[in-house]
Amino acid sequence: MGQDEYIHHHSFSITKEHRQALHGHKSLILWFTGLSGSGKSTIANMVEGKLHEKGISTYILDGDNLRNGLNEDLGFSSEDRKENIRRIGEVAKIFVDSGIVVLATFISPYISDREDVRKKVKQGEFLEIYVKCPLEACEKRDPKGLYKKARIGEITHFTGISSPYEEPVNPEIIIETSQYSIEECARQIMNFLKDNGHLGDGNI
Ligand SMILES: Nc1ncnc2c1ncn2[C@@H]1O[C@H](COP(=O)(O)OS(=O)(=O)O)[C@@H](OP(=O)(O)O)[C@H]1O
Ligand SMILES: Nc1ncnc2c1ncn2[C@@H]1O[C@H](COP(=O)(O)OP(=O)(O)O)[C@@H](O)[C@H]1O
Repeated sequence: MGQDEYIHHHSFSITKEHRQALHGHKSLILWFTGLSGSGKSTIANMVEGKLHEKGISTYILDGDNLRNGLNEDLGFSSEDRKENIRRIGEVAKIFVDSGIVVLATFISPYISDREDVRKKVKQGEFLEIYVKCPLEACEKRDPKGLYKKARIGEITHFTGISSPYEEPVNPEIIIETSQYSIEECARQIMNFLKDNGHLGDGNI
């Protein structure tokens, strides 16, 4: 802190564009946001498989996984969630710079935190994917038994129960996981990427 004047940005010779050319496609952030159990990890997993098959370099940043390492010091207060998303945003930006398509799966319940990530990269490099599913359906799925624990107060500040979720206002993609199969939801995302030329001509 207070050391900014001693820190100088260094420009290296190999740029993002060089790396993208090597990979043969553009890089971007696919940001999956939604309630716990809405299907973020499941859909991202299938989309990553489809991209990988097409020779696209990918990486998944997942809430549960990163909370075991990089973000192990953070809890679920609004301040900690903000810091969680800020750090992930910085990591995701590094992936974009490295020429990779990064799929980030975080509840990321606050509009302002998601918009702060969007601002870190160039226009078109951040696609917000709203993994939409009614709370009742997520709670019925309850794949990790967390809703049950939240209802009896064993887990506090639980998103949708005792902590807010702010729906995206104008996301690039909305997928309704209570309406369509996992396969269909993944296909909708792939079609969007293709139709909008997000990975460059001819890649998918
Ligand atoms: N209080 C509370 N609220 C919400 N979620 C909780 C909580 N406690 C633990 N978990 C588990 O943590 C996963 C969410 O972590 P995220 O990093 O995605 O959360 S956030 O973006 O910072 O809001 C979330 O994973 P997903 O179910 O995959 O969304 C839960 O498994
Ligand atoms: N169309 C669908 N899309 C995604 N998940 C679905 C769908 N239909 C049922 N599911 C189930 O819902 C659960 C979603 O869990 P998960 O992917 O871990 O959600 P999240 O990462 O948002 O917490 C999984 O058990 C998955 O099999």
